[in-house]
Formats: sequence, C-alpha cells, structure tokens
Amino acid sequence: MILTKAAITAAIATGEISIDPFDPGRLSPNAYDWRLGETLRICDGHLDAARPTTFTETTIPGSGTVLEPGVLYLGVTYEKTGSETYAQMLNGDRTTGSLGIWVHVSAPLGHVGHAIRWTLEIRATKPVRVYPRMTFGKLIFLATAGDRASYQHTGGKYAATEGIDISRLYTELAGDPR
Ligand SMILES: O=c1ccn([C@H]2C[C@H](O)[C@@H](COP(=O)(O)OP(=O)(O)OP(=O)(O)O)O2)c(=O)[nH]1
Repeated sequence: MILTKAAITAAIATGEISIDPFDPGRLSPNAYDWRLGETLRICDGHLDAARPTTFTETTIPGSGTVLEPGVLYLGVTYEKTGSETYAQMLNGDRTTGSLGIWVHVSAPLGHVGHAIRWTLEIRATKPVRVYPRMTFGKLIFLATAGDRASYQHTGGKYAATEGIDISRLYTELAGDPR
C-alpha cells in the first residue's frame, strides 16, 4: 500500500518517516520529490564484480556538469531519508526520464530501518547537463505486511555506509577461489 501525501505528512510529524532536509512543498499526491546531491563519482574504467570499482570524485558546480552516455556515475541524494516502519522506493520521474536520465540501475528498494543518503547509479541516454540540488525523482513509502526486520540490524552489506558507496560485492567474493 502506497502512502499518500497526507499519510507521509502525518508520518513525518510522528517521526515514523524522516526526510532531511524536508520541504512540504516537495510532496506530491503519493510521493516526495527528492533532489540530486552535489557529489559524483565517475566510473569510466572496466568494472569487475570481484574487485573494488575505481573512480574519480567530483563536485557538481552550480553551472552544472554534463553526463555522457557510456559512463557509470555514482551520485547521491541530497536528502537523507529513512523509516523504521515503512519501506521506500526511489525512482526517477517524468521529467528526468524525458531528459533520458536513469537515476539508478534496477535498484529502487530502500529497506525498513535504513536511514541514508541513497547511492544513485546514474546513466545518460544523450549528453545532458545536470545541476546540484535539481529535482531528480520521486520517493514513495510503502506499508509492510508481516513481521518487520530493520536493515540496520540484519547485517546488510550497506548497513554501515551512508552516501555514495561502490558495489561491495567484492567483500563477499574475497575468499571465493576463482
Ligand atoms: O540504488 C540504490 C539501491 C539501494 N540503496 C540502499 C537502500 C537499501 O536499503 C540498501 C540495500 O539495497 P539492496 O538490498 O538492493 O542491496 P544488495 O546489494 O542486495 O545488498 P544487501 O545484500 O545488503 O541487501 O541500499 C541505495 O543506496 N541505492
């Protein structure tokens, strides 16, 4: 079940949902309009699931940065969001989609009990200039069914990280003979 604007507002008031910074003007009927943060990691080398990803980190200036096709960018949400009660789904929106931007690569789920600035895996269809703190997509909150477990307490790979993080699969594959 998706939370409406009224339900998100009520959950913010009780502390069941945190969005920091929170701007009520960014609420739409069923979502919160989140923003792109200022830091980008440019991953333009070869990727290997068993090794840490190499990258160069840059700050997006006020005049913007052009995203190029064929490059994987790891970005971050401007807002830190979390809930011990609701699951979250982060996606792009009609506007970023129309600019040919993918805001993540098939990873929309935010677990109950994970309060974070989200890592974004950004790709561009065509060269496109993006700006820090521009609206980048929609975040929805979902009521859960069944017993809840907090990601923070269940040993998730990313429980100890906040903000941009590279794939941590290499930590699981480290002792794996190949
Ligand atoms: O694009 C994304 C997707 C998820 N997350 C955060 C929210 C989520 O709570 C956590 C873990 O996501 P997921 O379960 O998809 O990651 P995993 O690779 O399966 O790791 P784990 O084994 O810890 O579940 O990472 C992001 O920051 N960016």
